[in-house]
Amino acid sequence: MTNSAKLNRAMRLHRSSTSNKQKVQPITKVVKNDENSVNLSLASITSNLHDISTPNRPISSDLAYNSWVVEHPSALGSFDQMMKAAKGKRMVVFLDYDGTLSPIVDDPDRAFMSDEMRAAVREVAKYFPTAVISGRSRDKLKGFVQLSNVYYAGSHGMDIMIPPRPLKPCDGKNHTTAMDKKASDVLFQPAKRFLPAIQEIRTLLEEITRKIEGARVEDNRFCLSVHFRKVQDEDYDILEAKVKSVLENYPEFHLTFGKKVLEVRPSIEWNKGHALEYLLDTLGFSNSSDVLPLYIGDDRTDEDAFKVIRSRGLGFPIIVSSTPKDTKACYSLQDPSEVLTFLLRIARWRKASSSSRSLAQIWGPGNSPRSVN
Ligand SMILES: O=P(O)(O)OC[C@H]1O[C@H](O[C@H]2O[C@H](CO)[C@@H](O)[C@H](O)[C@H]2O)[C@H](O)[C@@H](O)[C@@H]1O
Repeated sequence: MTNSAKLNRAMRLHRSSTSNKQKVQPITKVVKNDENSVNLSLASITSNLHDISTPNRPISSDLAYNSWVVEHPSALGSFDQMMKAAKGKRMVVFLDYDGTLSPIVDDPDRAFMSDEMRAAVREVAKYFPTAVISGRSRDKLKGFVQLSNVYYAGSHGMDIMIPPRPLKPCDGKNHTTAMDKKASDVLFQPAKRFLPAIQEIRTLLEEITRKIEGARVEDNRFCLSVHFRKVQDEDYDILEAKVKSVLENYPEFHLTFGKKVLEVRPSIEWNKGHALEYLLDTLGFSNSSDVLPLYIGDDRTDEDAFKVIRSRGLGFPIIVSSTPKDTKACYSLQDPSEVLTFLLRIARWRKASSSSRSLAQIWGPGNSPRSVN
């Protein structure tokens, strides 16, 4: 589609309604398509226009968003079609943490998940195998999520723990039970050999960040985050240069960029996409053509998981964003509050449709939880 056609379509959408943005049919069978984002230069075409009703919000941002959401329809607006496509399939749910289950906040130690969100994830995990995959250390992630009926993958998937038996759905009474206590939990930690170097790098990064106001280092066990959300703009370049200079002595590590964070990671071929595949495999969902992974995430590292779902040809890759973004996701949700609504809806949908099916049928043979506490 040409830019002017996209602009016209976006303007039509803008004029008609802002509450019902998506007008296209959802993509359920994912087709490989590298033309995955609208041309964001639309924003520059209209950058001087402003919406009369909301003077501070440029029309260009609404236009660009409306145009983008045509390509990445709202998962809430597309819910019925998505669930129609999921009927008879075994859906496996993957959730990112920061920016998806919890809102982005200044202090990484205070990125708490609301009780409502926790209840929604617990409910989802009663009906679907559910994993949370995060850049955080697995321990910190579990501390935030506090659920015993989900799988945890920390350090961008470099730290996965699978209990020996499939997880039981829980009714909330024992949701803080620590799965680590079981002796035979399976740990998958492909970057274990890097731990000593990671601790060395951590010490060096702490030294350099001490001199830059607002910067701080977070130890995520198999990777390190250097946060700069509270760093003055004029200090950022110095911080990045210093982090890069530390890494010059550690050629087995590289830097990636997230939301106001620099992430130091060991250079192994392992990311959230691999973690998704590993979890599907280990949980016994690898070879079935009726397995439908659903992944919700907001950041660049989640793109690896979106790509894997695309290459599988079946699944729901959903990005959390309220602004247009270059992404491999097919669907969108604007923010964690929409994620909450979506999770409650999938749980309710499965509850209604499972009354005539046993949980064994839903989870698959051998994966059936033995009882509901
Ligand atoms: O994979 P995720 O669960 O999305 O983790 C990615 C990073 O998330 C955290 O940082 C981000 O959220 C913070 C709290 O809202 C925010 O202050 C920070 O600016 C964001 O980048 C986490 O602290 C990082 O260690 C994760 O790598």
